[in-house]
Amino acid sequence: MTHKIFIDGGVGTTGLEIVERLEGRPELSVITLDDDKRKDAGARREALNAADIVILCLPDDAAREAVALIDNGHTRVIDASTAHRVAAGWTYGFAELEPGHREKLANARFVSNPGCWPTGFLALVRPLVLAGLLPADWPVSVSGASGYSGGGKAMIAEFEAAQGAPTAFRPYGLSLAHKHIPEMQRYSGLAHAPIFAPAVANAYRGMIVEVPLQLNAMAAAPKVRDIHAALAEAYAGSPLVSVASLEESATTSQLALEHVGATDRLALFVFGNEAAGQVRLVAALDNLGKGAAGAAVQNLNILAGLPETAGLRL
Ligand SMILES: NC(=O)C1=CN([C@@H]2O[C@H](COP(=O)(O)OP(=O)(O)OC[C@H]3O[C@@H](n4cnc5c(N)ncnc54)[C@H](OP(=O)(O)O)[C@@H]3O)[C@@H](O)[C@H]2O)C=CC1
Ligand SMILES: CC(=O)N[C@@H](CCC(=O)OP(=O)(O)O)C(=O)O
Repeated sequence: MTHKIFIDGGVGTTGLEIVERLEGRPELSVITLDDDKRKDAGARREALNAADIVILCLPDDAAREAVALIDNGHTRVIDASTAHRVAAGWTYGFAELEPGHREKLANARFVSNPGCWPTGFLALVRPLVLAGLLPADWPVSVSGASGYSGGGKAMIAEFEAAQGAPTAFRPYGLSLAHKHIPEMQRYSGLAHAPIFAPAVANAYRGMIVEVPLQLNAMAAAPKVRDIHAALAEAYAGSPLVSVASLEESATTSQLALEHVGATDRLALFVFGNEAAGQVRLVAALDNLGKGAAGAAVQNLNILAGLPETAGLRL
């Protein structure tokens, strides 16, 4: 069976990365629109309704519009935007979220692809909440740095303007109301929204997401090795998510933004000091890989019943 796929926004930053991952796959037939038709509502409506699965790589408003243009009962949707990440009727597209979630995704019609920051955050935090090692009412914060392609074409143009890059490193989200916070709180199961302190760096792609925890301030005072064991167990056998051994973390003195390169992998680390009772949980990923296009193609594979990592960059 051939699955008909339409990528709305297919020439944007995320869309192009998805197109690359779908090339050379005879089990998929990709519907494309000519450049003069790609923003034409009539042409989009036709393509959206002709597809078995559509992937939306659009700004939030255009993603909502695309969903409204679907007037049949069968086209399935993977939305890469923020528009539907905590919306009723949508399934969060993070297969690794918790046991059984992949099966829910496989049967879903409307799937919201996670934000790049929440991908790293949830991978680190959700298993610890589930295991009871991180109290659900714990005040959690998350920080890190992303490549500027995370901001799409507009930010790429800003950083690559002829007069030179605007900055080496720029903290943002300073209103403490970043659009990723609702999905971080909802799917982690935390009672309080995390304090989120993101930054953008003068590099095209790659990201580091970090969650520091004061273990010795918690009533149960979990050990660094308990935290590591819970994460290692959660991702045992995962094709995309790895957890570095404590030995590897102990000999790692620095970690680059580019750690996983342009792949769809998500690498997790537990840097800890047992005597101090402190850990720095770190996720390294590509904002355009597992943070966007890689996750969208993984979700497409799950929805279509195809091998989960087909087309992905391992
Ligand atoms: N970049 C990243 O790392 C990540 C991005 N995302 C999300 O993915 C989505 C796409 O982001 P990204 O690829 O970075 O953004 P870009 O700005 O690079 O691309 C968006 C694309 O959508 C097109 N577009 C805008 N409005 C319409 C419309 N009404 N109809 C058809 N096409 C339209 C744009 O065309 P034109 O250029 O002509 O305006 C452009 O090609 C966003 O919601 C973003 O938040 C999610 C995770 C990570
Ligand atoms: C560097 C940068 O600006 N990154 C984007 C996140 C990119 C992403 O995950 O996309 P969504 O917008 O679809 O959630 C930001 O923080 O808004």
